[in-house]
Amino acid sequence: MGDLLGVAVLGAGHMGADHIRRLDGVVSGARVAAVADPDTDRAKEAVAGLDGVSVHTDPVSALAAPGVQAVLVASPGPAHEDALLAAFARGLPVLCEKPMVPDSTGALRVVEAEARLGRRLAQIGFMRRYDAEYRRLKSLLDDGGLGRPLMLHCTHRNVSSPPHFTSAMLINSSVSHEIDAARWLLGQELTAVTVLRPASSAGAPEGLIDPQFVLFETERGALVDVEVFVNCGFGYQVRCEAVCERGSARIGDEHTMVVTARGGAREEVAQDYLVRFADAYDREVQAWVDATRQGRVSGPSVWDGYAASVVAEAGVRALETGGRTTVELAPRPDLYAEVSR
Ligand SMILES: NC(=O)c1ccc[n+]([C@@H]2O[C@H](COP(=O)([O-])OP(=O)(O)OC[C@H]3O[C@@H](n4cnc5c(N)ncnc54)[C@H](O)[C@@H]3O)[C@@H](O)[C@H]2O)c1
Ligand SMILES: O[C@H]1[C@H](O)[C@@H](O)[C@H](O)[C@@H](O)[C@H]1O
Repeated sequence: MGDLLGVAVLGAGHMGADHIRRLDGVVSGARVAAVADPDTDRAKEAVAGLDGVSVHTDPVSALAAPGVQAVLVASPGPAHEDALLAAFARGLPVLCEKPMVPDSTGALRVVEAEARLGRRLAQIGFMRRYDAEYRRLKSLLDDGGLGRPLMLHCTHRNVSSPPHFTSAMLINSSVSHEIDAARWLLGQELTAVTVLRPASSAGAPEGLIDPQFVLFETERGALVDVEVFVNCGFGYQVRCEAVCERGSARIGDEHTMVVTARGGAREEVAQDYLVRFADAYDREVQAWVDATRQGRVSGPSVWDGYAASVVAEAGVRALETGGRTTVELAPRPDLYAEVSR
């Protein structure tokens, strides 16, 4: 146990429990040392059968628990700022689920706190950067053979949304992934956003604006459109097509088992992000553990998390006003490269 990175997991819900399973049984080099969740039963259930894990209701006491050397934050977005600042205060490396901090003022406080430390401590959980298909698309675009990317057409569908989901969360929780992926794939900041509202689906909960059609502009004139539909009822579908000057490339078409029977063929469609992005989460957490054990920090940065929050906030304003909303980022501290790779 001594050589393994001791991780405190904050939040033992859907994502936290899956990360606990992953740290314990999938990735190498780490172990769960502590877990914190105000819901003690949930925390205990998530670590049932694991040895040497202390269970806490208070995240700060989990960070101070024996054997804790790093932190994985999987509590709801509004709790992330306190968790990140508490980890920074103890010099603990962090992997923080998206959205880093949903409100941009809080996100900027996290940027400033890490910049004051003068070294990176946090990796943000934009796991699509670790997905094999997204990585192939990124290499193709970087290679330049198709010419300059002009547009990205993105689809982001969930079978259903959790009960607490709001119209703003379609943008600041769901589309936060496309915001990060677009910045990363194109190597450009997003500069303006417009949100259109098709008639809401009868399958969406009362009052939820679902689906939405989000259009981003970038600093060098590309356009990124996103259909986000979180109560589509039929599958977890994430697609992205890059249209370039000399060709196009599309990822996310289902490549899965095709079952033929009774004169027809049926292709399975993932129902959940834990299935569609299983490999990406595994690679993301393994990369974090490896880098942390080597004293490095890699992957999406706190600046990427901040930029995503500012763009998403502009998107929520655009949804509310119906107008085109521009994005204003604070000056970027020297600690951060433009859009981290
Ligand atoms: N990367 C992805 O694809 C992905 C997928 C799902 C969720 N997420 C993110 O993971 C985070 C958690 O989402 P979820 O779906 O697991 O939510 P969830 O509601 O299932 O679980 C959250 C848990 O955190 C606990 N909690 C609340 N406040 C806390 C605090 N201050 N400290 C510690 N625990 C606290 C809750 O009791 C709950 O058990 C969110 O930021 C979400 O956006 C990311
Ligand atoms: O928190 C989840 C998660 O980030 C998923 O990857 C996304 O598809 C959902 O829309 C979002 O609600």
